[in-house]
Amino acid sequence: MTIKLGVPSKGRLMEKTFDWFGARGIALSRAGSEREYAGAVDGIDGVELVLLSAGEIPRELAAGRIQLGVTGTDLVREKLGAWDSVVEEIAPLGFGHADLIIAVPALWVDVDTLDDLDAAAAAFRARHGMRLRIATKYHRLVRDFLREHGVADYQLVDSQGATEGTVKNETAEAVADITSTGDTLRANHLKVLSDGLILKSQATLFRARRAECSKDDRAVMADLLVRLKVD
Ligand SMILES: Nc1ncnc2c1ncn2[C@@H]1O[C@H](COP(=O)(O)OP(=O)(O)OP(=O)(O)O)[C@@H](O)[C@H]1O
Ligand SMILES: O=P(O)(O)OC[C@H]1O[C@H](OP(=O)(O)OP(=O)(O)O)[C@H](O)[C@@H]1O
Repeated sequence: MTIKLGVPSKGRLMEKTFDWFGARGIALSRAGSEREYAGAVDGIDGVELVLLSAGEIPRELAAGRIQLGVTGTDLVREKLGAWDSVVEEIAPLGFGHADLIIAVPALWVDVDTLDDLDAAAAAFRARHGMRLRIATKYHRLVRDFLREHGVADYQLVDSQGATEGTVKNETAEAVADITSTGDTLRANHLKVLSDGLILKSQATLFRARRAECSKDDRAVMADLLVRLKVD
């Protein structure tokens, strides 16, 4: 048996995760070509690297198909109900920082807060006969946040990418998405509500609480966590 470690299969998250483990003496690498999703681990026996979509790592941890996984805290909280009972946060990794926020058109000079958004949503419904649309891929987090803050008169529209473009394309009036530098929001003439921060996210190492582990696996896990200095 081996411990399975799930890591994002591409982009900045993959590279920075490889760097983070490498700095702690565990060399992770992609085996074969750029397009082959197989991985190799050097520096410790009994650990297998599984390259996965960042968005699928929460589900794989929850199912116990991987024992350890690196992904954003935003994706774990979005994809897993009662995430805390399913996975354990082992260590924040200090990169992949992004804020999940609610943004509206910069031209909406009267809308700066969630209360303003609530009033705008009521006015929008009265005027157009439909609820104001918020485009997002973070359905659970956005619904929970707006419920807690008393905003009810809206509908979510699903957007799995290029979410900031939905306002210009007239498929939504507002967006809830992650932002890092703010460049994408500015380029699409959107502004963040002053109290519209839903979550601060960063790449984090998670452990599955329910994964089956043999005695040997538990020894490998303990050794790995000591080597990573996160036990
Ligand atoms: N511009 C950014 N700066 C920093 N972190 C980001 C940025 N965009 C996304 N992230 C973070 O990276 C993680 C992966 O994001 P996302 O779901 O967009 O991945 P992806 O690249 O589309 O991968 P996949 O489609 O394979 O799941 C998330 O935790 C997210 O918060
Ligand atoms: O604040 P910024 O630094 O501009 O970054 C924010 C952008 O980065 C992410 O998009 P990504 O490039 O991952 O593509 P996506 O639209 O497919 O999610 C996110 O969805 C924003 O669009």
